[in-house]
Amino acid sequence: MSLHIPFDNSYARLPDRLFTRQAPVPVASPGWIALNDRLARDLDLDAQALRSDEGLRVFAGNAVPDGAAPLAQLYAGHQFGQWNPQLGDGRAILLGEILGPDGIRRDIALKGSGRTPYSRMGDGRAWLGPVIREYIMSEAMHALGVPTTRALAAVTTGEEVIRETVLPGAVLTRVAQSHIRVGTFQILTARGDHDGLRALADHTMARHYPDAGSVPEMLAQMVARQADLIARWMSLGFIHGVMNTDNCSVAGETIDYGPCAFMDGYHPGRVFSSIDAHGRYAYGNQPQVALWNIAQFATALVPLMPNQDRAVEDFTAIINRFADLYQSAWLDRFGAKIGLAEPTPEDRALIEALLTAMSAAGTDFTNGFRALAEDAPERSGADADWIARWRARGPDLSVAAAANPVVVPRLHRIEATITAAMAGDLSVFDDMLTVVTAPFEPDPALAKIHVAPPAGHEKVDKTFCGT
Ligand SMILES: Nc1ncnc2c1ncn2[C@@H]1O[C@H](COP(=O)(O)OP(=O)(O)OP(=O)(O)O)[C@@H](O)[C@H]1O
Repeated sequence: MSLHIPFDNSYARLPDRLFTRQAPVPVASPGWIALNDRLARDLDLDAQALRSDEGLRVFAGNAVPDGAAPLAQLYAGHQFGQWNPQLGDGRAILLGEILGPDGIRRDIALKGSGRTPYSRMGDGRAWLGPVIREYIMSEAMHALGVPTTRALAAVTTGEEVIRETVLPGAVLTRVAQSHIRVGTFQILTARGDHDGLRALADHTMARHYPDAGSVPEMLAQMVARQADLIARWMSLGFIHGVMNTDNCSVAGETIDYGPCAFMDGYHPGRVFSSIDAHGRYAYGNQPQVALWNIAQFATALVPLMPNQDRAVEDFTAIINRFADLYQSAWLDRFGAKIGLAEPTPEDRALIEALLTAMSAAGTDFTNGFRALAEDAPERSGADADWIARWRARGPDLSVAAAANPVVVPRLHRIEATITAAMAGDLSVFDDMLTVVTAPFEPDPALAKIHVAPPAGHEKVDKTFCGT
């Protein structure tokens, strides 16, 4: 093969009960949706070679590149709080890992690439809609400065996928610092596989927490990463929607863009996911859920410690730091959003008063905060008293401009993009991607339709795991 990807597959060297070797299942007739040239270049991959017919076959799962060690990873997880003792990649294949020029090791994985031993009743496939959604959402999140998995490529399969209706199939190529989830640890602990657990912990520390040196320190650093990550989500009005422990990356990246959404009108109780009946993963619950997931991670790590009673005590103290770390990250993020580079604890009340006003007025989250950067605070839903207090605090509008994007990928625009793609028109996708990957300074002509909140008939109130 002329297409060269310099794989170095460390996960495939772990005990083989952590995965099943499995090649992607070929598809009928691959076609391009997108190749992420910029990401390819950042990873030191030859974008031109990837854009070839050979690249298309690789991204469709019809060819396995030299050096790949394709496998499906095993994991378990708590889904909506309920323990599921075995999940695993039911429609994903890790092709292998590469070391980037930045020294960071990354997975290259296909999603929607056919059945695996962990597919249960599923067909192992994805349809075009969720592939487009994950591509746009994850690339936008990256551009917004949020740690996230990335999209390297998306292709159609030329095959039909049966959901509630017949839909076109697609495969996403996802790049992640790893696909190690809290659930990857949980399954080994639940099975009493302490050797496997030790091997996974050593691998994870070497890969994601190289300066940790010990399991408690890894946990402490994981707590800090999650606190920062969730504060970033909150500051953008992002609702993940399915924060199960199998969707919680130990590396601290946002992973699984199934039912996620950026809020239009602000409300702390906002839920989009059609299956989140009780609002477990509502916007305002995300910090508590992250903490809950971290507690499951800590529980899974306990068998690694020589004195388990002591470990529970130590781990509890470590986990309890989350609240302060999160509050401080939240204050930094939201302080910046109102133009304060160095917010003080007293500024919290000012921010909260604004959020209360925004919630009462149903202000669009993105546009309401952006209005501050544009010195039009009245458009945020704030009253004259708040505006006077804010001005008296001396906000720096350039700080607010750097913290408040002009555009985020709004659900109704993603829906429009999917509808156009289904009709064979990818220009809407290309334009949307251009806009949301320059979220602070988008092309004004292209951005126009992305800035406007949905008109009544365009409103999308629910998301579906979609698969
Ligand atoms: N169509 C499908 N066929 C087989 N397995 C599936 C299918 N859809 C989902 N699954 C499996 O169901 C579980 C839960 O799905 P979930 O939507 O959280 O994951 P996902 O979106 O497929 O993958 P990821 O979390 O890697 O983004 C996972 O184990 C997933 O592999």
